[in-house]
Amino acid sequence: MREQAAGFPVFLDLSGKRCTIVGAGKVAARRAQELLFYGAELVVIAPVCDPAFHQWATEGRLWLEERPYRKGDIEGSSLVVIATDQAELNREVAEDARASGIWVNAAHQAAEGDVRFPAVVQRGLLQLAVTTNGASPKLTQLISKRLSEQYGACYEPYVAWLHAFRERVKHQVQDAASKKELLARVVTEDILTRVENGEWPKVRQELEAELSRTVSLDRDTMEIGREEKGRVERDREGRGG
Ligand SMILES: C[C@@]1(CC(=O)O)c2cc3[nH]c(cc4nc(cc5[nH]c(cc(n2)[C@H]1CCC(=O)O)[C@@](C)(CC(=O)O)[C@@H]5CCC(=O)O)C(CC(=O)O)=C4CCC(=O)O)c(CCC(=O)O)c3CC(=O)O
Ligand SMILES: NC(=O)C1=CN([C@@H]2O[C@H](COP(=O)(O)OP(=O)(O)OC[C@H]3O[C@@H](n4cnc5c(N)ncnc54)[C@H](O)[C@@H]3O)[C@@H](O)[C@H]2O)C=CC1
Repeated sequence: MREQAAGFPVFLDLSGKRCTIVGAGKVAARRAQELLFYGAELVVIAPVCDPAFHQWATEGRLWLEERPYRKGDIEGSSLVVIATDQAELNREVAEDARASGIWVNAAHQAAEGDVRFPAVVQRGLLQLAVTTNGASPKLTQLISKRLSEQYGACYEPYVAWLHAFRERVKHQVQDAASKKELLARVVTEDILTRVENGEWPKVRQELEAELSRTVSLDRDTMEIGREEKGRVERDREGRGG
């Protein structure tokens, strides 16, 4: 048998996608929080539910079915998360999902699923995701903690600004070489060090003064857009920073 393969990393847009979690214990609650954060349309099926699920269901954030799993429950889902404590059932759900061509995450055994959940450091548009593909979730946790210290909340406004700046450059600058030069000017080792030292507001002023001769950088359109702002606020709520 071949060893557990490392996965192909992707970042999925889950908004409006139906995801189903079978099981509603502690692990399921962690999975649910993640999936809700990323905008999934969530269905949860389990006879016994962690109190958090009742609250989310009351708030209309997910659909809760308080009963055992039945065949057919997962039809129409893009992703199925298996998080029950019943080994036989876990296998059955995985088989059902496979037969229907649905992606599976198996909380009980990495190799039984085809999607692994990483640990994520979320800094607005910057995401750092870590996994060991089941080798050691504890190592994943430790590395993720280190990354969250190195790449702090100071990155959020910087990356949001980079996004707005890049959009402006793409629209206003035609010459490919100038475009590349401008985009490289705002991402340097020196800038990163200063951002990490909390100097982003000052760096931003300096960059805008320097670059406004080439690109029109009016303040309104350089502010982060409403959608991104919403996401950043959710980040703060969901992840404490
Ligand atoms: C395969 C995977 C599921 C998947 O595919 O999604 C999986 C599987 C299992 N985890 C187990 C145990 C633990 N998991 C954690 C923590 C996390 N586990 C997470 C992901 C994953 N865990 C996926 C692979 C990720 C990878 O390898 O990188 C994280 C990253 C994300 C999250 O869960 O939200 C989150 C850290 C996030 C953070 O804190 O930031 C801790 C630490 C702790 O709780 O202190 C322990 C106890 C210590 C230990 O066992 O190492 C067990 C044994 C269960 C049993 O004994 O019954 C299994 C089953 C198996 O062995 O496969
Ligand atoms: N990925 C990870 O980080 C970790 C994974 N695990 C694994 O995750 C699994 C779940 O662990 P916990 O959440 O702690 O368990 P738990 O005991 O808190 O919850 C089990 C859930 O399964 C549900 N369930 C039982 N029979 C069912 C049925 N017929 N249909 C639908 N749901 C049913 C229960 O109602 C309950 O909601 C275990 O297999 C465990 O080995 C455990 C720790 C960490």
